[in-house]
Amino acid sequence: MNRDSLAAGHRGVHRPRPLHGYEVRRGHRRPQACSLCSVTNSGKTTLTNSLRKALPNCCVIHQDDFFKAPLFQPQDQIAVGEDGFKQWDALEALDMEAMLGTVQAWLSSPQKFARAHGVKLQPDAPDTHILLLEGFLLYSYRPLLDVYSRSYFLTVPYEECKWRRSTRSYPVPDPPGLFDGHVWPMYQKYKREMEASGVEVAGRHAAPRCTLPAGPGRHPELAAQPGFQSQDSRSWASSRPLCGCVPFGDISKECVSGVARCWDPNAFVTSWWLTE
Ligand SMILES: Nc1ncnc2c1ncn2[C@@H]1O[C@H](COP(=O)(O)OP(=O)(O)O)[C@@H](O)[C@H]1O
Ligand SMILES: NC(=O)c1ccc[n+]([C@@H]2O[C@H](COP(=O)(O)O)[C@@H](O)[C@H]2O)c1
Repeated sequence: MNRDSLAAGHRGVHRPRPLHGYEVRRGHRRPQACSLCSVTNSGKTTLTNSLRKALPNCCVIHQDDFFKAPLFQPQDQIAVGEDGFKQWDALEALDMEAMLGTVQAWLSSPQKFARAHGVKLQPDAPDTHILLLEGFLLYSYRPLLDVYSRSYFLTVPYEECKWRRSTRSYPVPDPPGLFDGHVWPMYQKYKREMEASGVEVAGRHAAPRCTLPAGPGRHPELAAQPGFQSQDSRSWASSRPLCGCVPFGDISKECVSGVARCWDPNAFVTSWWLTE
């Protein structure tokens, strides 16, 4: 997504067209695999579900489905690391070969894949096929990098992420201290590697200058926790692009509310097509 075109749309210069903006791109027939990658609990699944409904002939692959830990089975294959935690947030926790195989199945026949996964093909867009890949480690597995037509990296501030994570249930519950001891450090490690390897992500634009509420924002309860540190929100507020990340929603709105609540799936979809 082109951050400028989103912002311009809000100012009315290039007003984002509603979904019929898709018509603009009608001649475009190449299957598109689009990757949405971001830290845990940043809203990937929520956004993907909106996009899936809005886009024609759209299939979705969730990276979470490839954890080496079959659902409802007591045994998993996740090792304990030096940080003392099971390494759920390491690439090795995921069967990436199986994920690649699934992506290749879509690439070899998007129609067949769609039918097999119950995606109803739209008669008015018979040759348009879109795959959304969503996950927290999509840019750390090289064989997939060539597959993406467009890549997005979304960010969310540390305290918001930690708060959302604390309200989330996974098939394996988080042990105490997992977020600060494993989840967030691993996110930072992979993000640094992504930045160093020069993965191309869309939206290399600085957000408008703004300030987030000081300290823990709307989550003062977090500040009371031992070891709490406000981390990402400072770089967020300094309007420095984090490795060309797409800021999470309309940053000015976020500054007012102090929380990322403003993804506009229509603007996202439209700008995708318009900037293609
Ligand atoms: N734009 C948003 N603003 C505020 N909360 C959101 C937003 N998108 C998602 N959430 C909330 O964040 C939590 C995680 O969302 P989810 O889509 O499951 O994230 P992810 O797939 O990145 O882990 C959920 O409680 C969801 O309701
Ligand atoms: N789905 C599972 O079986 C499972 C189990 C334990 C942890 N997790 C967590 O899932 C997270 C990634 O998924 P989300 O980006 O959807 O939050 C990782 O941070 C990992 O710690 C998932």
